[in-house]
Amino acid sequence: MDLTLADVTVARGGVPVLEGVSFSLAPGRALVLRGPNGSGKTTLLRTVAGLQPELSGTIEGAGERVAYAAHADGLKAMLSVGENLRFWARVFGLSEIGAALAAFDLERLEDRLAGNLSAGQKRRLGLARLMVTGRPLWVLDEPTVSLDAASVALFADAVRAHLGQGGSALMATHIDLGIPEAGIFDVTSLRARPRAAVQDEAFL
Ligand SMILES: Nc1ncnc2c1ncn2[C@@H]1O[C@H](COP(=O)(O)OP(=O)(O)OP(=O)(O)O)[C@@H](O)[C@H]1O
Repeated sequence: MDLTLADVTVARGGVPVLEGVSFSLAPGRALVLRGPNGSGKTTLLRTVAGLQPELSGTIEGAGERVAYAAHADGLKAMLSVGENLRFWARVFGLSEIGAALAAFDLERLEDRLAGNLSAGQKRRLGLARLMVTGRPLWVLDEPTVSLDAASVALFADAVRAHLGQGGSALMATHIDLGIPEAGIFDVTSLRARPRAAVQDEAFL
């Protein structure tokens, strides 16, 4: 099933940020959002992930198909790496975490408390979590922040494997992941024009 956005407007605090967003993302493909800081990439990803409603337009093929990963990764600090993954696997009706541990080089850290991980290790755990959801559409906000070059390569491999299994990925990232299947969607020209009246309302 494709993810399809048709003429979508997304907003923060009631203020339109992007207007007229239309694209399709097919199984096996990745799409990278580009645009300057503050242009609305995070807002668009959160909307596709169902964390906030679109102002107008239609989004199809998202909902229960989405696994979302962003800055606030919701890891449980008092659980170990393995316990975190098993917890999330159970939430999604799965049990196998071995592949996720291996893909993000977390095997040696399996028994460490998530709260004691470095920033990059936390990010690897947050990304490994995607693999235990079994969900086909990965929605990723700056997934490579805090990752060293080796971990970026692991992440790119995991995305490629996911695409190879018929999954898809929509992500905002400023770096080139070297994924030939990835298209680019630049949001710059879709930035909503400031509307003074609406903006005033949003800050009341
Ligand atoms: N709670 C909020 N209320 C009103 N405006 C907000 C709120 N949160 C963010 N914004 C504004 O919405 C706009 C879009 O922000 P967003 O985080 O989607 O951009 P981005 O493209 O992801 O940026 P970056 O590349 O810096 O991560 C920005 O101008 C931001 O200041």
